[in-house]
Amino acid sequence: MQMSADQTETVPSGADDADPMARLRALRGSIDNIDAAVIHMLAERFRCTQEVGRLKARHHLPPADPAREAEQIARLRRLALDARLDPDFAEKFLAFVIREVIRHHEAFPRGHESAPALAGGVAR
Ligand SMILES: C=C(O[C@@H]1C=C(C(=O)O)C=C[C@H]1O)C(=O)O
Repeated sequence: MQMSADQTETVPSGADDADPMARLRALRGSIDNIDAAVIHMLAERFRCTQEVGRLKARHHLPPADPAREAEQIARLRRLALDARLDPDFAEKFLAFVIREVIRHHEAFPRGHESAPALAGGVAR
């Protein structure tokens, strides 16, 4: 699977050959920043989906919405293509996240106010 062959220029290049270890450190610094951003964004997403789960449980709506998911997959695949990211990878990643969200939604007591103690694996 092609992952991110076109995404290697996140840090200005130039000194690669002169000081490869400095270049490696710089790239890894960017990778760490990106990983932190991904974690914060996922936490924010799970806060939203927990709210959706609460709403669905209160109003007896089904935990999963396959039509909505199909729209999201199509949109993410388009975004991935534009960003030169493998759309299959984008789809698998979204499916993985959504599966976890639905698992949480199924755990909500139906027609009840209270939420489970954990949201997206994050203590609240
Ligand atoms: C969050 C929702 O519940 C589920 C989870 C989704 C998601 O994580 O994006 C999308 C659709 C639903 O299967 C929703 O219906 O919007």
